[in-house]
Amino acid sequence: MQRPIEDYALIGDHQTAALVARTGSIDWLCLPRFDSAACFAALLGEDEHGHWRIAPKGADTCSRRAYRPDTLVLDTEWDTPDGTVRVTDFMPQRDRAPDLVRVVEGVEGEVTVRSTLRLRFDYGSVVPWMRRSHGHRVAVAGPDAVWLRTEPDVRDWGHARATHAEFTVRAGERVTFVLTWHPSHEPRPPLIDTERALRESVDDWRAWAARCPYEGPHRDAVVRSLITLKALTYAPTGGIVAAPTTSLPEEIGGVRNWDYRFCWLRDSTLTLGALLTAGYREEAGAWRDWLLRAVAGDPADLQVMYGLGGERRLPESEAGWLPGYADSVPVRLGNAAVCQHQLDVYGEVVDSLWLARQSGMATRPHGWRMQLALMEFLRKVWREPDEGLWEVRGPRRQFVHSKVMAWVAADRTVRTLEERPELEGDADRWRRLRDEIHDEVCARGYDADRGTFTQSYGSTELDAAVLLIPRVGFLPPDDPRVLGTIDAVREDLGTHEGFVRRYSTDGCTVDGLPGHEGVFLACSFWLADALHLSGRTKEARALFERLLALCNDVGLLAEEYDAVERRQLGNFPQAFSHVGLVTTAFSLFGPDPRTAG
Ligand SMILES: OC[C@H]1O[C@H](O[C@H]2O[C@H](CO)[C@@H](O)[C@H](O)[C@H]2O)[C@H](O)[C@@H](O)[C@@H]1O
Repeated sequence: MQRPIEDYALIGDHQTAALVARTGSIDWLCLPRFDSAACFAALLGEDEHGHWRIAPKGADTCSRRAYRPDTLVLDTEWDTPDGTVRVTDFMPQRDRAPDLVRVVEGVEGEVTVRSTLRLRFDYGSVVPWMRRSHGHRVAVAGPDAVWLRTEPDVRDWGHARATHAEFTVRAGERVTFVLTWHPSHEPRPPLIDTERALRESVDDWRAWAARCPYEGPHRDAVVRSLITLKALTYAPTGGIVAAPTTSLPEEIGGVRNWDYRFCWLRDSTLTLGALLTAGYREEAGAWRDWLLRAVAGDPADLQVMYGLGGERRLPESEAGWLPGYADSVPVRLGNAAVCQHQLDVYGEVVDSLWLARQSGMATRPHGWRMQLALMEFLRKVWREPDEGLWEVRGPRRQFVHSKVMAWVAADRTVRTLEERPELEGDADRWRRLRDEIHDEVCARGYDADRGTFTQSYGSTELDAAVLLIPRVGFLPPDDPRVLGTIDAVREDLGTHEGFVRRYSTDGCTVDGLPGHEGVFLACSFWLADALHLSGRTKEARALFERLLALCNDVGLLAEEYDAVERRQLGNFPQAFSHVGLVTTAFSLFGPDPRTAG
């Protein structure tokens, strides 16, 4: 029986991440990168698929847990009849190898603690060979080697294909476990000093969080979201994963299960916008450079997503041996949406390059030439149907949001040329394209009878993505067509709490998938933005606060929310949702460093 998705907390080292449950069990960890095979995959199956639990003997869920303020260091505590014990989980900034550190500390009384480590390489399918070496446990299978050491030594034994340890801790006593991965053909990396690593992790995160200029209400939630976005950034390249998990379902027991451990241009450009809004220019710069490397080449070959290093092949397969989260199958590895045609991506890429320039980042000459090449390509293809930002697996359509984002690409190109006359390019040419797209969207994407923009040309279906129309500047927020769209989307796709689905799955086949899904959290933040922009700030704030209440006990959000069962759904934690939280908080309450001073 799986734990609710919101039971998990995230720890990570800027190259991969682990999910820790309220039971003290780490049920998800891919090593050495976010997109590597998992060595703990109980999240998508049973304990037998790999996990590592440390908790007081006989205890279940913890009594309380929290991140140390402004860090990604997690403290989980249990009160037991014999006393109180704390487990501190973190992954130090990586030097040569990934380390997972778990410090068990007696807080009060004397408590017996159990550790059960079940390593299963290749997503729960490979049981490694365990041996002892120099007082440590070593697990090897094929390319992977993992070392487990304990300071001080504790009694441990192997049983039922797991490594168990049992010991007692009194107040002030500590037992530290370190799990280190390395390629099995290489020697074991040097041991880390765990006390120092803990101090440095806390200091580094706090120094990073202190740079956030936000001083409005709900600061903790904003900083937690920024820390989460930073934790989803792959430090060696600057690429940002959409989420660290695969196949957490959008419908419990359903097929809407996808692998998010890749860098979507859409999700990443929105993340870049949020980081810039919050003043994190270094991260935004690293991502801008990742982007320019990833999209380099023929504009016709632009993909909607890439691997962490810019890899292009992400073939989708099914991990048939994994039973899935709460029986939600298939578990997918890789993502077939990589081959889709999604026109909005051009708008997002050009918009993020524009935002980077606006924030004072130097224009890379090859970056501008690449933008012009992308624009030439977009000019040829913008009238084509596509799979849109929701990556539908049904037939291609003339999605309104895709066309609006094509307009954004033309608009930002025009504005750049107006502001920077020294740059090469014919502003009139892009002005003409901008006007042509605008006219077509207003003529074919707007239903005058209902007073709303629609999902695709001529359709009666609605789509929450068109809530972005005022935010991207396609129409002013007080335009009657925008006001009508806000009301129609709320009416058609909203719940009584005011959250919205991205589109309807009731008896329609637009996404080509069976079943339904929850409310889409990013879209619900977009609704709050649209309400605020159109002057309905009180309603926007109330909605924002209801959305904040959906965060789990440590401030994390999945992609979706089941408003009936009141539980989170989909991959977790999801960058899209946290981007929404940060962007809306800044627009409602915060300073915007791009315009300040
Ligand atoms: O709904 C079907 C599609 O769902 C996934 O895409 C969603 O996640 C992406 C990453 O966050 C996001 O960019 C996109 O807008 C979302 O619709 C999945 O990755 C697709 O393969 C799937 O077709």
